[in-house]
Amino acid sequence: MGRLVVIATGGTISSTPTEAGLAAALPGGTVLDALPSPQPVPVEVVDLCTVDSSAITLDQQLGLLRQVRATLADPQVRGIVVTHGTDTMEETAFLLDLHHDDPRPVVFTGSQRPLGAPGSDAPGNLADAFAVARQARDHGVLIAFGGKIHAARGTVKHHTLNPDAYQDPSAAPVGHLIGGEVLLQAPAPRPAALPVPTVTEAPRVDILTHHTGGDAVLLRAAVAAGARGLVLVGAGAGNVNPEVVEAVREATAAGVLVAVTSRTAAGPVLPIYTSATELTRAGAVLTGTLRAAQARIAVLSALLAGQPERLPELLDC
Ligand SMILES: NC(=O)C[C@H](N)C(=O)O
Repeated sequence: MGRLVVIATGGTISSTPTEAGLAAALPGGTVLDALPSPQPVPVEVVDLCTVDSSAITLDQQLGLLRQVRATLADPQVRGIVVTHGTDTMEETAFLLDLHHDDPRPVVFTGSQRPLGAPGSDAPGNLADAFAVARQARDHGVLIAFGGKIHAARGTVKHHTLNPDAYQDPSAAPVGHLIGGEVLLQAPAPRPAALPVPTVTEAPRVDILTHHTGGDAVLLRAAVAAGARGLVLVGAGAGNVNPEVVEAVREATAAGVLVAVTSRTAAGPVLPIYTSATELTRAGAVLTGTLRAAQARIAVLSALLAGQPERLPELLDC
């Protein structure tokens, strides 16, 4: 039968009101009291942290990764549910996905409205995440939210308040939940898992957005501040002006790993115009359909693993 393990990290699903607004406060066990019906399998709860996800640190994310690995070392565990704030869920879920090499699922969920608030999406999302954690196999890390099941890769939070908070702007969800029934498509291809990092010092990886009239001042400042990786958010299919291309050439020559994504919501980044072509000639890597926050996680993970040469495959498998 196996058991499910819930790892709680905070977010709105664990938040209570304060005079300054919502703040993460509730332990995982209290969050689970919101489950609409008892689970058919035993459930164990691990409280890892209780933070708004805008404040989660790389240390906490790597702590979660290690906790997941340790939990899955027990063959009696059938799947894992991670409760997490929605704001940066796509980053933590993708970080775990890049390191996940187990057929059993890790299913992220959370809520847009706090527990107990009228019309809270917490009970439904929790029940859905548990159903997916019991049944999915070989899908890597998933996000169960708003009645949909998303692969971690490619998924972004696309609405600040709507309970249907996530989508891959360039692809369909990997599954749906209809009346608690899990309907999943075949797993999408994923790159071979990265080794779990052992380094203690995190490499600096910055995100820079291009705009009309933009220059290379911030890009050069990031390199001067010690950035070992950069994500350049270009216009359209990944375009920037010649001044920025030149600064990218200098950065890659100095050993900085540069990925190019787009500030446009959906679609691939491609060398259609001279600008994106020149960026690739300058040593930058195009991100396919991954957007900035997840592209940064791919750059960071490649650096943490000491495998920068795997970046193209991690971005666009
Ligand atoms: N809905 C949420 O969970 C938002 C919250 N600020 C968080 O990301 O922790």
